[in-house]
Order: sequence, then C-alpha cells, then structure tokens
Amino acid sequence: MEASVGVRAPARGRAWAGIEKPHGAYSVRVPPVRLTADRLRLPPPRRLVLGADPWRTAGPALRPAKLRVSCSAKSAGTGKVHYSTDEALILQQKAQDVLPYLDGRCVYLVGMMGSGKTTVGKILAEVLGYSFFDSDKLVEKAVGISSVAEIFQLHSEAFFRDNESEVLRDLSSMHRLVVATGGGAVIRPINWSYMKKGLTVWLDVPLDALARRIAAVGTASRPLLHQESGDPYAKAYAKLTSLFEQRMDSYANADARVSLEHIALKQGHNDVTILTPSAIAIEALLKMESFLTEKTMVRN
Ligand SMILES: Nc1ncnc2c1ncn2[C@@H]1O[C@H](COP(=O)(O)OP(=O)(O)OP(=O)(O)O)[C@@H](O)[C@H]1O
Ligand SMILES: O=C(O)C1=C[C@@H](O)[C@@H](O)[C@H](O)C1
Repeated sequence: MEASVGVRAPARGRAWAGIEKPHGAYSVRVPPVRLTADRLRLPPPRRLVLGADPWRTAGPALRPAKLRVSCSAKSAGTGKVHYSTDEALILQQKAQDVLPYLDGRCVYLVGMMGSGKTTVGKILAEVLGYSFFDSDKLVEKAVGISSVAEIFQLHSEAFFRDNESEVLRDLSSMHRLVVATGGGAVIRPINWSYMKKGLTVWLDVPLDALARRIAAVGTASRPLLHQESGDPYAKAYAKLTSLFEQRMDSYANADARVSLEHIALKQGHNDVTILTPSAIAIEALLKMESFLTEKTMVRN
C-alpha cells in the first residue's frame, strides 16, 4: 500500500509537514518557518555586492579570517541559530539568489558520517525558508526504535536500508525540504532515483577531519564505526577510509560538491577544522546556484 503524503494544518496555527503512512508509522511536526531579520539577527540592510565568490567580492572586512563567528546550530537553549552578521547577510542574499532556480525542489545533503549534513542542513533550511528533515530520525520513527545503532543491533543493516529507502521515497514527493541523508544512503541506486527529484549536494570532508570529529563525540551512535576497544580516532579513520573507498563514486553522483579543502583554499589557508558551518552553507548555496544556472542555460 502506498503512503499518503501531505501537508496538514494542525491545531493552534502550527505548520505540519507530515508523511502519513497507513499505520501512522511516522508523522513529523515542522515548526513554522520564519525567515525574518530577527530570526537571522540581521542589522539594518547595508550595501553588499556579491559576485560568484562572496568572500572575494565582499572585501577584506568580510573575510573569514577576520571573523570571530559565534555560530552554532543552537545556543543557550533558545534553539535559535546564531551567525555572525556578515555570514548572515551573505547567507540570506545567496539563498535569495538560489530560491527562484530551486523552484521548491528539495535539497538532499549526502556525505560521510559526521560530514556536517545535519549542522549545515539546518542552516540551509533556515535561510531558504525550507523545513529540515534528518532521514536517520525518520527511519527511527518509522521503525519505532529510538536509535539507528539499536535498529542495526535488533534487526540488521539490510532492514535499516530498506526503511531508509522507504523514507526517501516518501520524501521525494514533497517540496521545500532540506534532507540530511544517512551516510550510506548513496549506495542504493533506487535512492538516487528518489533524491534526483530534488537537488543533491555532497559535503566532501577530508577523512582525517571526519575521524577527529567522530572521535570527539564517540562512536556509540554510529554502528558501522563502533568498536569496543582501541584508539577512537585510529579506529574511526581506518573504517572511514574503507567506507569512503567503496562509496566515493556514489557520492560523486551528486549535482553539487562542496569540498571543505576547496573552501579553506579560497579563504587562503588549508585548515578545514576552522571552517564554520555557515561558511560551508554559503559554499553549498554557491555550488547549488552554479549547478542550477548551468542547467537552465543548457535547457534554454
Ligand atoms: N564545520 C564544522 N566544524 C566543526 N565541527 C562540525 C562542523 N560541522 C559539524 N560539526 C560537528 O561534527 C559532528 C557531526 O556533524 P553532523 O551531525 O552535522 O554530521 P552528519 O553528517 O549529519 O552526521 P551523520 O551522518 O553521522 O548523522 C557534530 O558533532 C557537529 O557538531
Ligand atoms: O554511513 C553509514 O552507512 C551510516 C550513516 C548514518 O547516518 C546512519 O544512516 C547509519 O549509521 C549508517
């Protein structure tokens, strides 16, 4: 039986984007999206000329090296996203540039575990006025088990992958979503047939940086990396390397590639660990714009 997909208006004026399955397996509440200066903490507008590369054209005052960014997905329990003023301006302007070309299509972020799909995805959703979904979380809801690690343990990886494909299929008939996909979603060709209904963006992060991030938070929630003993960084690095070798051609199917090494080089250094999530989101918007405008030119 097919899932029915729709947006329904809930009580008390809240917006819902829900995927209702026959047995109510999951239904996700999305807070109303407000793209206001207050939400982005913007100052009154000022002149800012943006070209293909905002860091270059915005002048020295906006160069990231000078920014002391207080950027985090959440802050002081308010749930609000904080950006530096300069990054907020660039993000908002680039989002406005991309939106007409995007035309309501969903954005799917793909990339290895820990590559920042959730962190960057939430920023993109905010500035595009889209809703954010994490496909791992939707699988957990569908299955009724609160962690991916437990789904692997109680069922199997194949069971998880089947549910992941179903979630992606359901999402593919929706609009105006940013979806952080599971790191392994790219390995099944059927998933690409769903994701290609929207725009796919690969967050390409060096494995060394990934292993550091993952070792810092632990591997318990990432069943494919989890090992009881040994140095967490070394174990994560070895496993990430072998997974990446199997998957890199699949990631390269994405419409746009956001390379952290490339962003760092553009900023005049080679340290990807100091790139802020909002700088990465800006690069994602630039790459999305390039892809979408080239595609439009080819069509015309
Ligand atoms: N630009 C960044 N700089 C430093 N740390 C980051 C950056 N982006 C994300 N992180 C951190 O890396 C970890 C993984 O990020 P995130 O959950 O966004 O990745 P993900 O791709 O969604 O991971 P998964 O696929 O495993 O769910 C988090 O602890 C997050 O805070
Ligand atoms: O890279 C992977 O295969 C995975 C990544 C996570 O997001 C989860 O989807 C799961 O742990 C598998």
